[in-house]
Amino acid sequence: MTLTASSLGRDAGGRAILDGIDLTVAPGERLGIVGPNGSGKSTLLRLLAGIARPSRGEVRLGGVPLQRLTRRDIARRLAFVEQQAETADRLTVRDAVELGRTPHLSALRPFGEADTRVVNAALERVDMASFAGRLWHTLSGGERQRTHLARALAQEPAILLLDEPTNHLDIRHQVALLALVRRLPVTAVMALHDLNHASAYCDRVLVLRGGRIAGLGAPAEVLTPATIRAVFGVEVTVHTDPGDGTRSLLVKGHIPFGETPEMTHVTGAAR
Ligand SMILES: Nc1ncnc2c1ncn2[C@@H]1O[C@H](COP(=O)(O)OP(=O)(O)OP(=O)(O)O)[C@@H](O)[C@H]1O
Repeated sequence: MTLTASSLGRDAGGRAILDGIDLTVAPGERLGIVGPNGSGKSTLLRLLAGIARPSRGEVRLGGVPLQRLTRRDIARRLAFVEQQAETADRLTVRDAVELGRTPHLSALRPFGEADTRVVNAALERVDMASFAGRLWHTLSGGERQRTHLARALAQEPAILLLDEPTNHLDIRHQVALLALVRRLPVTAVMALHDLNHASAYCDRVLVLRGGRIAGLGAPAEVLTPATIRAVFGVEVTVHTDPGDGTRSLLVKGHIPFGETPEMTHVTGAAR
């Protein structure tokens, strides 16, 4: 299912916090959104999820404008794991994940065995099966994050939107989550702070700067030392593993705050 944004913009606090976003996410694609703090990553994800309303432009899901779809219609196709998402304290992990089935249920289609199987599989996939009976407020930050992802997987969406999904996760669970998202038969759009994760696990990367697209393309095309210097104010060198060709960015230093990075040419044309 294709997700598109045309001339998308959002105003807040008397200014445009996002503007001129034209984007088509192809079915099955993994798109990473990167950018400095406050560049508009969460705002873009919230607009794509239909949680926030655009001030300009529109989002289409499978060709249909989001405002023509009900929340339930959207939730059957698209799941969103927000940053700092909360859940009621009295819920168990299983209860929280079962909520992911809600868009598929009705009076004529109550929760059944097939739903239990989907919930069990989602818990297994994020390594939370042994926590199923635990109350929400007893979970660590990483365990909560993995439960949120399990809830989204239980929705069986065609499109998964993730806002900093590796937050709070230890390194093994970070890699396991990104590898899982890469394996799943879904379209994934995820805001990531780690540029090496964006490089290794995404087909394309969208770079935001001040609410606008500063680059969009394949990781090697967009995440270059020049772009990273201009957008993030950080000096990096690129290393390529001679064995498997994996490209990694090594941080060498940063431009002090107060000194604006040069607005050098930013690669990767917006498509
Ligand atoms: N209601 C609001 N009023 C004023 N400014 C707002 C409002 N909501 C968001 N902003 C501003 O919009 C900008 C974009 O915010 P957003 O949360 O999308 O950034 P982000 O790229 O996700 O940041 P981070 O990396 O810190 O999570 C920020 O400068 C933020 O302060």
